[in-house]
Amino acid sequence: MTTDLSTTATGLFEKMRATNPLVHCITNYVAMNYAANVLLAAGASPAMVHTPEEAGEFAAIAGALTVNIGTLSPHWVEGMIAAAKSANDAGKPWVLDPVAHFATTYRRDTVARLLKLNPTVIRGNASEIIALGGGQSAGQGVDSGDPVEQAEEAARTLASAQKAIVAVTGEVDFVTDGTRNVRIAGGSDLMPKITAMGCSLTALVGAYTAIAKDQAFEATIAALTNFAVAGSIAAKSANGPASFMTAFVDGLHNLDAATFAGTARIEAL
Ligand SMILES: Nc1ncnc2c1ncn2[C@@H]1O[C@H](COP(=O)(O)OP(=O)(O)O)[C@@H](O)[C@H]1O
Ligand SMILES: Cc1ncsc1CCOP(=O)(O)O
Ligand SMILES: [Mg+2]
Repeated sequence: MTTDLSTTATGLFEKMRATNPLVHCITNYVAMNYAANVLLAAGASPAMVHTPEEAGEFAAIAGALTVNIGTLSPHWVEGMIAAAKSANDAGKPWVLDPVAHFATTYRRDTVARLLKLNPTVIRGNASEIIALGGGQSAGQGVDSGDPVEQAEEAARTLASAQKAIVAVTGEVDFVTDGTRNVRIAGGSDLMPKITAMGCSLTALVGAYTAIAKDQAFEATIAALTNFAVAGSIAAKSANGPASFMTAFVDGLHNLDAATFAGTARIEAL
């Protein structure tokens, strides 16, 4: 554990819970319910708002925006673009989750349009980040087929090119701004067995960036650590993926700063 990073992450954990930030989530049909419950349990206030008629207006009100392309369609993409533009105009951070962006031309084109709108943070699994860097990933759909270490170089390159924070998640997470690099260990091997875990994490990254606008790197580390700590705790009582889902939400809700600080496994590289 790197003490400074752990202390900062714990401070941001306390601030996020005390602030209850409003997070504008444009996420997929699969994730909407679980992601909203995860944010509530963690101490944030989620709002799922995707239609272009209101997404732009709402992004200006919320503390942060998160955009996930999991189940996209033209009307939704219009809403994502309007929301990202509005977040930029209002000076609000926004987080991109490029779910399976390599799988189809429509997804690739949509992610290219969204990347032009300068996301503050890009959070994906290893296959998604490798493919964003132009590499050949083993992923086929929404689940990763690659280890995180294999995505680290692509993540650094992407972070520098986009001037964004890039988070690669998996067994041990990796966060980079192109210069600074951090690994976060913990969590549980049950986490990839539950759909929408990554999407929910993206929403929580939004919550942390909302309360630390000028510290997106530290905010991203704090969000990933929050998940790793709650995941480690949930794994102790879970019997499998279904009971893990509820134990994880309870773990987020019941977490205190001392346990967060004592369980965090953050390593600066
Ligand atoms: N094998 C694992 N061990 C511990 N934590 C994991 C493991 N795989 C994924 N996670 C955690 O699950 C969460 C979602 O990550 P991931 O599965 O990579 O996203 P996605 O669902 O988008 O593919 C992250 O908090 C990550 O650290
Ligand atoms: C199964 C599925 N299909 C389209 S989006 C989605 C959810 C993906 O969730 P996650 O990326 O968090 O595993
Ligand atoms: Mg995902």
